[in-house]
Amino acid sequence: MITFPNAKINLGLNVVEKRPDGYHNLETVFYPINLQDALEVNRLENTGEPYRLRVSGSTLDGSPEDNLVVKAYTLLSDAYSLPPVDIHLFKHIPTGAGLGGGSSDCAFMIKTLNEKFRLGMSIEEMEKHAARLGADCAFFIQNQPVFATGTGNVFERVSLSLADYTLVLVKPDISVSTREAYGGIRPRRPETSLKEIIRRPVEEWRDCMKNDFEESVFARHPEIAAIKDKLYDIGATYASMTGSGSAVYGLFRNRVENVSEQFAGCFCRQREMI
Ligand SMILES: C[C@](O)(CO)[C@H](O)COP(=O)(O)OP(=O)(O)OC[C@H]1O[C@@H](n2ccc(N)nc2=O)[C@H](O)[C@@H]1O
Ligand SMILES: Nc1ncnc2c1ncn2[C@@H]1O[C@H](COP(=O)(O)OP(=O)(O)OP(=O)(O)O)[C@@H](O)[C@H]1O
Repeated sequence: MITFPNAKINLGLNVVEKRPDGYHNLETVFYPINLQDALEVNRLENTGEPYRLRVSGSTLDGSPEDNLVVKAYTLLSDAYSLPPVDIHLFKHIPTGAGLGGGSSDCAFMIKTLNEKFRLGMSIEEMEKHAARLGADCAFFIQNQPVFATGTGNVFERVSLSLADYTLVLVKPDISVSTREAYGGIRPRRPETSLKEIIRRPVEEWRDCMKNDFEESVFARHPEIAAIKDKLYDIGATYASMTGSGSAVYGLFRNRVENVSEQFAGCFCRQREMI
């Protein structure tokens, strides 16, 4: 069975407070985008191993046990009797980008195992398992635009469509550690809730919709700030870093000419919004 785990962007991100467990409560809107990995899962016959993982496309650090698709398999193996599986992951979504690529792979692995081996899990059960493996994972179970609170695991559907927009996504060759990015933030509640801002026209977002990670990440990496400025220079209606970076996106009313040349040296993609 093959699925195509997609990336997300954050529309606004307010880090609201630090929790006693060291994590942070936030407010953000998660929005799925058209940039995908591919994940194939088949039964593994006659090898005696519980799983085999092959990764192609871009390379990933760490051993197979560190991969979130294997972590998802191992977690579900504790609760259900699963046969050995042969996993092939084609990585296309850049990591350390704030695009949630690993989290999406993880959630799609849970959905695949549920369907393929008829585990009978409800959406809520799958979200609960996913949330144990990473703050961003649960969103990808339903994969619909949501206003998220808690650590990013409490969802409220938002009726928002950006389907009229073109997305330009730019990821410089810089990886930002999510843990470090949270360390650089002084949490505070925003004056105007993102839930209200998201209802305003996209043209107004530039003046009021913020990603709290930008201040400290831009101070450390001015190259990332320069990408955002350039996206506005070439006509973006709204531009922002996504998650804890380092990818930056622009929403445009029209397609942009020669976009790869404008951001030479960066991973750069242009896509219609979903
Ligand atoms: C920045 C976001 O992408 C926004 O969507 C997410 O909050 C990050 O989610 P993620 O990459 O799935 O994060 P995890 O792998 O669960 O956590 C990495 C590290 O980030 C910090 N972390 C993460 C999420 C959160 N709500 N508060 C935190 O303080 C913790 O130090 C944690 O050890
Ligand atoms: N299947 C996977 N794909 C990508 N990274 C993975 C995967 N499994 C484990 N990881 C590890 O997780 C780390 C973060 O990957 P991921 O792509 O989710 O982060 P990100 O782009 O910062 O997204 P976000 O912070 O929004 O979740 C990487 O350093 C990588 O080593």
